Amino acid sequence: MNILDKIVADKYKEVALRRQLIPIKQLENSVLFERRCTSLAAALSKSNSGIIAEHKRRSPSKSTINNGLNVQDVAMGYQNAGACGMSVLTDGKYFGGSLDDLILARAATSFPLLRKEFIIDTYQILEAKACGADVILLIAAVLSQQEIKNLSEFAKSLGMDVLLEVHDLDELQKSIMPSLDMLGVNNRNLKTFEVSLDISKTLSTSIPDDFIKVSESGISSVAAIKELMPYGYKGFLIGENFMKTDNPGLNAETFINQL
Ligand SMILES: O=C(O)c1ccccc1NCC(=O)[C@H](O)[C@H](O)COP(=O)(O)O
Repeated sequence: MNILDKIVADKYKEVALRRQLIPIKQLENSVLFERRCTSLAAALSKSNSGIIAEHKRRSPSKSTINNGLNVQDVAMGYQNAGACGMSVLTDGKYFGGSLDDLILARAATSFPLLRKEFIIDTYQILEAKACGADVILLIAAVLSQQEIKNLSEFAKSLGMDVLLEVHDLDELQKSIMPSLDMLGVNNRNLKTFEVSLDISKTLSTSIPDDFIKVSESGISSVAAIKELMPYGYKGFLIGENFMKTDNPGLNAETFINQL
């Protein structure tokens, strides 16, 4: 079993448990559930820099990145830096995140928040909305075409944006559908952890122009972004490069000012 299979197997068990602990009605009654979402796709299409800055304490590929930060300081730092939005990893076991991180980030900011999760069930989309997220991530590698359709249409019915992530042409071809706003190309192979920006470059020509293109993972320099922009990318998801410093917001600001 590769790491992605393990994460997803754990996720099915986790979601079944969470469903029993917190009923859907309780999620729908949350104050944040009524909040109108802010579109990340719209923010990216207007931006010159397109940075989506991530809160990421640890990861399967890098182990601990930074455990010593306050998520609200990070969120405010990213917003003040001029990032288009923030990605908040909510998986606990593999990334050290939680839905509390999302709620705290929401309380501190008004810019678009992405729930970065391994979403396999509509319940997680209701959780995302109830905790202040504007956007969900769907990963094509772990979902069938029908699941992508059902989950993305459900998110759209709640007024949320959908970022669909692919890593190869087969995943891209099965995923193209009108209920997606953004197509993300993950430069990291989530099964082997190999990273290459060439994945974004190669797949760019197969992504229809109706979608905002986002390049994800392994981006550690302004030069890398300048290299990807001519391929039509409007969004750049960066985690470790910002989070490995004492002040991710300041790091993001310096980065964005060079774009
Ligand atoms: O980051 C990992 O090691 C990882 C492993 C398995 C599944 C997902 C993983 N990461 C999630 C992400 O997509 C990244 O956190 C995100 O794109 C930012 O990447 P980076 O800038 O390289 O931190």
